[in-house]
Amino acid sequence: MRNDPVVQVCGLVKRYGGKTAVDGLDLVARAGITAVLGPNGAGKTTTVESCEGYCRPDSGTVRVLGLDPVREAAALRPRIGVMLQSGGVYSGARADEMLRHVARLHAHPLDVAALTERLGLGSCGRTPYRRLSGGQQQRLALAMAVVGRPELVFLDEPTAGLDPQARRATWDLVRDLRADGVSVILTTHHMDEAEQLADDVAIIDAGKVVAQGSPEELCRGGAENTLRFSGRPGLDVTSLLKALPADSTAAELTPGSYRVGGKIDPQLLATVTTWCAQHGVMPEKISVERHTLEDVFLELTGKELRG
Ligand SMILES: Nc1ncnc2c1ncn2[C@@H]1O[C@H](COP(=O)(O)OP(=O)(O)OP(=O)(O)O)[C@@H](O)[C@H]1O
Repeated sequence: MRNDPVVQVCGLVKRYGGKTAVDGLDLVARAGITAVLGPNGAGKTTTVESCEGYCRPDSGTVRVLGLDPVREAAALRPRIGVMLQSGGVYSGARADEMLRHVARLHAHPLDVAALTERLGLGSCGRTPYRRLSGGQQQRLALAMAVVGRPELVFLDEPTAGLDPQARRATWDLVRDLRADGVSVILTTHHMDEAEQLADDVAIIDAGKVVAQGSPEELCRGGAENTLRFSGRPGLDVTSLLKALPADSTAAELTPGSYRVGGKIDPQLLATVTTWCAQHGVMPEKISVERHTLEDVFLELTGKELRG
């Protein structure tokens, strides 16, 4: 599945007045599901809108399915599906009408009735868009993005504000798209969503990609891990620390419960158990905790709030 890039962004720059929204961003997305993460204002939407052809870059190149999204929009549009964060729908139109209208614009659309049922929109087909709940509007936007059987779908925060059931239904639909050979680029603030769905994750901060890889690669690479074990209370952690590599930490968190921080590899595990053996300690409940995507995200993008 992971062959030619479906999206190739090179040196993308976009400024709004004095504000640089995207600052020389490079991104390659291949077939499958790519999640784009980043703090508020990092430049995700601007990047995705540049790929959709809705935003004209100040400099840099963007290719989507090998095409320039602005200059070759007519050729690209029928091949992609777009779910915007909001807007793009006439507020008086009924959900059903909207979806059928979009379906008619495509040569081989999905079955509209089956899709509405699947996304829990069956009961509100006759409801005008403005009267739909936020979650229903969100699901209708998703349905409109996928009804034309695109080769590539852009989903901007597809599960923002959805209840857990609708979130699961959305995840299942995204997985099915992937199984049908459709590529998906999605932005999200939900780390679990990226971990659950994405083959590849790109983390954007201040208009640049600061890390990219599979969720496993990102959680493995660079981030420190934690080793925990239990033993008798009051062990000499200063002595343990002396046996460990220089950048490690060691602490007794609660009586008899110990945590070693740093680069946890087989050698470090052996050092800890050897130290325990030398001190007549039987370490129990030894566990190594990998960092989550959220830990990695916060390490890379900082913990302060963004505007
Ligand atoms: N049309 C615009 N006019 C002026 N500034 C804009 C415009 N669109 C985006 N910006 C600014 O560019 C920066 C990047 O915005 P963008 O919407 O791409 O970020 P984002 O990562 O999608 O954020 P969020 O997670 O909050 O949706 C922000 O500082 C935003 O205020």
